[in-house]
Amino acid sequence: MDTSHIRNFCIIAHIDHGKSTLADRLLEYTGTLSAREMEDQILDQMDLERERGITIKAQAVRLTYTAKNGETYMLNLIDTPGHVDFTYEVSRSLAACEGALLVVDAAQGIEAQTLANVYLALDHDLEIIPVINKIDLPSAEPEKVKNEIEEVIGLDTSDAVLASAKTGIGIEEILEAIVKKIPPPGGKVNNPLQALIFDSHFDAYKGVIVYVRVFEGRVAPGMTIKFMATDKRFEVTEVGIFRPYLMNVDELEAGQVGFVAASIKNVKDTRVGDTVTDADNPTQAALPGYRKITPMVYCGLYPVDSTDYDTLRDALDKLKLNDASLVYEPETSIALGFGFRCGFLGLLHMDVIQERLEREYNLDLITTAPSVIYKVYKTDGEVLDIDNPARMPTPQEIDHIDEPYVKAVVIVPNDFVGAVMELSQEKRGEFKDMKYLDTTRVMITYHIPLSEIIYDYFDRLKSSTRGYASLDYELIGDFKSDLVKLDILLNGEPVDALSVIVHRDKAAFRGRMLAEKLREIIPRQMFEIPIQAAIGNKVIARETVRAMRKDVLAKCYGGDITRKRKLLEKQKEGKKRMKQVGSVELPQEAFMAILKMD
Ligand SMILES: Nc1nc2c(ncn2[C@@H]2O[C@H](COP(=O)(O)OP(=O)(O)OP(=O)(O)O)[C@@H](O)[C@H]2O)c(=O)[nH]1
Repeated sequence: MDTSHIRNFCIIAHIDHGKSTLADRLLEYTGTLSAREMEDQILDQMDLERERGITIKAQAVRLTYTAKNGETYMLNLIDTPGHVDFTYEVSRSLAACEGALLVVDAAQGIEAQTLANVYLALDHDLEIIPVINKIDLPSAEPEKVKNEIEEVIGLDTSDAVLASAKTGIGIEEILEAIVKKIPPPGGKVNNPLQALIFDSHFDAYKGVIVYVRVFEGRVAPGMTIKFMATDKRFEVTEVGIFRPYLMNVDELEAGQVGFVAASIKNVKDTRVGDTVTDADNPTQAALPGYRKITPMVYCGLYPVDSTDYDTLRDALDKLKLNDASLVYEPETSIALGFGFRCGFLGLLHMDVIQERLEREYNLDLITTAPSVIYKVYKTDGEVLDIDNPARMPTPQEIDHIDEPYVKAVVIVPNDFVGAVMELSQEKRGEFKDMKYLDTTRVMITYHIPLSEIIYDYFDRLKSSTRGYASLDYELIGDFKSDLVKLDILLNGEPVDALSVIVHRDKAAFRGRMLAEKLREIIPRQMFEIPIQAAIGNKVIARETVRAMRKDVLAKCYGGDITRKRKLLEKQKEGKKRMKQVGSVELPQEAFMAILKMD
């Protein structure tokens, strides 16, 4: 097919503005899937994604559309992840397209991720088609939202499509706009192969399936391809397209989107953003924008039952097959024994991996509080990357510490400006900018330490704005901070897995809160447990868990056997996530207590 009949596009939207629903409607309208095949939200394939209603992995699908001009077009829809953890993946998906549908909820208007995504799309020079979705809602205000898009983003909305992905209004209009406005891809079939990897997944039979957008040349089975960032070579076994199920084709040519399989064993060799070329006739230069993804958040994962260590390692190995951004290495904790230090792109990524380990591999895990990477400059000139508070050098050895900061953009109704500012100041934020989107909503920009964001910024932002605030953030670099390590001692013994790094000004407060919280969380045991919070040798807070007096069954008066059994069950359930640390039994919540304060 000549490229004048190809359109490559993606949908960008804030979470819940209707991206998946719209994708479904486009699939349905173009007959890509029959009604019977049509499962709800086919583009979000993983169960977890579906449950949480968020898109994690980019997916792609080819639609065939016969336009009003009588011509048939091949439309490649590349889905983008809708969460701030996956910005880099979003940017690679955008780089594979010539255009984007900008979906904005007609009742909500522009939100933080709308802006973040639209700026990414503009960076890639994409043609943007504004789609005002959910116009079926009684609270829809399409004209107001159009104005917002013009004022804030500076896009012309005179021919924005008014749509309802739910009822099907505007779907044909969207398809026509894609054909008319989005430019066809360039590129020549005779040039050396140059293809962008925008995603990949591991298949037990075929090896890694690499999702590519071909920019120049062609790729077909039998060719030897080379990945430019890793310099790895493989012989292509299959190429194909997404309908949305994988369907083999003879070759993929310049302008097209599809998959390549080449008996690749490890997703690490097929990095998102890398360029694929012909090993025998390589392209001169890789496509721009490749970046190695590095984790932002680390935590310790320990099996509750130490005999599960090997199972945990195998499970991590398996998850890693499909997720090149997950990193881990063995770690030992005096308190928790043998486990792994794992790095994630962000908190959502961390949650998803933990949940998959527990659900799919049936593991009971203790996870320690997440930490960012601190750059520790020692007095002897050495610079350390510390992702685990327990490994922090002693105060005497430290010259200074840098911590990662983000630029956080919050969009809220006027009434909540005060609440957002108060919270952001408390989180050590530096005010940068405030801009009115219209008469009722404001965009506020702060620079905030990433560690404060991962503590509980988002939860507290949501609760202090009754759910109205939206947040997006991006890393801006490492800056000097006055940080100290806060240790927790139980029964006079420091518990390494409970150590946290905090700002000096907040250390006393956080120490007291943490000790108090732990007193509430740690169940009474047969003996008294003193809890101390300390900085270096200085104890700054002390609490005590008093010894247990009553037997749980005492309440039952020996009578009702079912009730007794229930209580015992409940007690067993509660025990499941307990870890014996020295002589004290600690529940999972204890390790996360730092996140649940203030
Ligand atoms: N009334 C109405 N509801 C809609 C419309 N489009 C989507 N929704 C609803 O809005 C909610 C979110 O839609 P999704 O399609 O899951 O949103 P999304 O943008 O894909 O969300 P992520 O996958 O998390 O990025 C769902 O409950 C949809 O049923 C619409 O046109 N009208």
